[in-house]
Amino acid sequence: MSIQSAVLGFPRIGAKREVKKATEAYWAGKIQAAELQKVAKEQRLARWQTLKDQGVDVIPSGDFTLYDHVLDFNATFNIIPSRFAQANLSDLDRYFAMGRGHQKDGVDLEAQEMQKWFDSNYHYIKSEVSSKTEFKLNNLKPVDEFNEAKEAGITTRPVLVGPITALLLGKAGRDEGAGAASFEPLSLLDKLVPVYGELLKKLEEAGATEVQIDEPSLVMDSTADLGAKYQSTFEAFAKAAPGLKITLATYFGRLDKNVEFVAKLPVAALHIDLDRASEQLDQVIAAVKPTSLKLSLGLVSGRNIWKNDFEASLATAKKAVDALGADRVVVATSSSLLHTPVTLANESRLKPEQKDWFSFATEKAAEVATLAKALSGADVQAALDANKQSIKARRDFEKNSDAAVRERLAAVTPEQYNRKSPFPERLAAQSKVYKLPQFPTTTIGSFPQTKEIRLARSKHTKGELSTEEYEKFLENEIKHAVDFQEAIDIDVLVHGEPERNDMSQYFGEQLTGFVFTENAWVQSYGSRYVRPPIVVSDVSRPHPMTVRWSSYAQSLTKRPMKGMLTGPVTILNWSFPRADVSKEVQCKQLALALRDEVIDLANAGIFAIQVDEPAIREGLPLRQVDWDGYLTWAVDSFKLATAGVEDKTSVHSHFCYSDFSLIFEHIKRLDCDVISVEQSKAGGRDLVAFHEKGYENEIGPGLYDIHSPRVPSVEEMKGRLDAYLKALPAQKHIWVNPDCGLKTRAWPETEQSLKNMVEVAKLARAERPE
Ligand code: MET
Ligand SMILES: [Zn+2]
Repeated sequence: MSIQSAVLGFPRIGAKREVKKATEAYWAGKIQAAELQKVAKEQRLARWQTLKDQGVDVIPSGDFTLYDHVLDFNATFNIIPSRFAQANLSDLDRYFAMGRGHQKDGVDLEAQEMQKWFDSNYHYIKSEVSSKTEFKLNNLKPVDEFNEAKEAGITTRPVLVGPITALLLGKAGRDEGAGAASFEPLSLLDKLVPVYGELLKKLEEAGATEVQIDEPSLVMDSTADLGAKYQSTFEAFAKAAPGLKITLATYFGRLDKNVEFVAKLPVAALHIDLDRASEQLDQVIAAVKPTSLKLSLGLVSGRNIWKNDFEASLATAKKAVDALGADRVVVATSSSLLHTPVTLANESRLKPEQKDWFSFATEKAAEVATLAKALSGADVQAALDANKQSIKARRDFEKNSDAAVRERLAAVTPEQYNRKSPFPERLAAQSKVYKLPQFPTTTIGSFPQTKEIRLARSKHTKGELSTEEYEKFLENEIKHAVDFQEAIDIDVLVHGEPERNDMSQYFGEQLTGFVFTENAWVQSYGSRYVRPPIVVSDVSRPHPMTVRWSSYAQSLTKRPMKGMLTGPVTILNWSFPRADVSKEVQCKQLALALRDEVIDLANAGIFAIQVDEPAIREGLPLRQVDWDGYLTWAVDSFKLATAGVEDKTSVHSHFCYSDFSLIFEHIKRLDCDVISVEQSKAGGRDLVAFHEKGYENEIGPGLYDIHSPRVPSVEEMKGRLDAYLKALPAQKHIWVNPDCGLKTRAWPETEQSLKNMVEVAKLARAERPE
């Protein structure tokens, strides 16, 4: 009996970023729609061929997208808010307008909201549904792509977002009007199912024998009674397309008790993630054993870039084979590979021994195929031996990478997690150093990353600008930022971060333990891709990273300077972590490295040090029972990084994800002297938790949105500040700052907005004298 291999989805960008380039060229009006579609088709064919060449049996189709697969779902099922439906645009432009907005030829459409796809760094477009939503098949993209592959001689398994996940991830749109607050997207399920069934039937008619329906929301907590909904939905599907074998795919976590009803569904196979949740295997096997379900084992990670450990995977798979029989087991990637880069083949700068540690999407496809062959009894001994050697070499490297770092972490004492004195005493000490006015003004760190800055950086990287020239250039930028802040009377200054390419990469590049790639792009949203650093070994700080820039900035002014660092949790969450030690250990190693930097900054005379943790909230585990575990080490890491300074140093942090209500106790435990939070779009809503839980330390709720070039007026921001003050009646110390850093802005609007902001602080001081 031969065991099949399956890949759940593949990156969309193209090995040479063909899709990204063509899409952006289309947006810029440089190519026509037909040219974009041509590139897209070539890439779809290339992806299928790649998977076939790697020996994969079950190849996905329909997972390709020009922007986002959830947006594709909405376009197919006609989940199109009226403002887009009514616009006079081609289908393609309407599609892009829904994803990224549209401002051209008198049409002005705001994009739909974007949200993180589960706990990944990929953002999907949040569906806007309403009681007016009329589901119908607006296009047949899944069928068209199945046919396209078939014509090329490749039989695929179409991939569809499941109807329940699709609705659960959606929200009541503006079209719902006044009733939006109480509108439940899931209430539309009965209307969606028949149309979805029609699509399945069309796939069946086109010759598809299998389909993959993704329901990752099954790994999250839900209060709704989903069992009955799944049962009726999949019964309807079985009736609509009886010849289609459905694989119900779950990923990113464990099914927990949902497995009880999932195992009873009328589907052909269940896919589970054994990379993120290997602990669920026994429970799932027990649940499916009495049924006829096949079990698709997600063994090859769709979320990391490490070479699969064949020995471990085969042992896991054998457990399933022993329990269920070989004919009921499939070997697969844990999730879609869209969260991994396309291929290692394009990395020329990694050392061979480093390259040997990794597998990107293409290599992962080959791994799945090899595992399936091994389980089917084919002779793949050479591949297994080579894998064993690679894994051993990596383990040896990891084990030996830096004993001193491990010893240091093991020797950390409880006192090192806490500041010397409680907040009121620290505040008193800090006021002696600088007597700040009420409503002190500051910014979140970065100033505009202009074309000139990017050009100088790239010239320096290419060797066209000497380090000396580049540093001189950066000093000029810093001077410009400092002079400007003094001129408009900001109280606590920043140096502006011109030296940083990215807030986490910049630090990774200066720490030991990280590796960087040339082409390992991973989709963040639409055509935006990031190249996450990879943590490969123990992390330490060989030399100070930012002290030079902050000190230079401080030398230019008598006003207090705020040093600027990215926090340990954020650096880790925006990197590919190691798989051999826990994230907690990696985070604390980062924390110790940053602790040294914080202390060095303080010793260099920097008064305030901001350690940004915008990613702390997005790292929350998918199931609430796991939150405390994560937040405990995440908050401890932040504290370890920041608590090494004397009382007189003011520790700031910054968050741009609001909605802290559920994790407020942990935010409080950070014990920052000052926290700035993005708040202008939330209109102060998130401050309720600060008030209700009796928060005493200082807060800087953002006064204006930095994502748009719009200049907020004094009145507008004053109104916002007044609302914040109302929400925080007991709060003595409120800072005046924007929502976030200004790196994506240009100088003209930055100057005007900040001038207005300082004005607001002055008005507030006059109204509330000390
Ligand atoms: C995403 S949070 C960004 C904070 C950083 N200090 C900046 O100002 O850009
Ligand atoms: Zn921010």
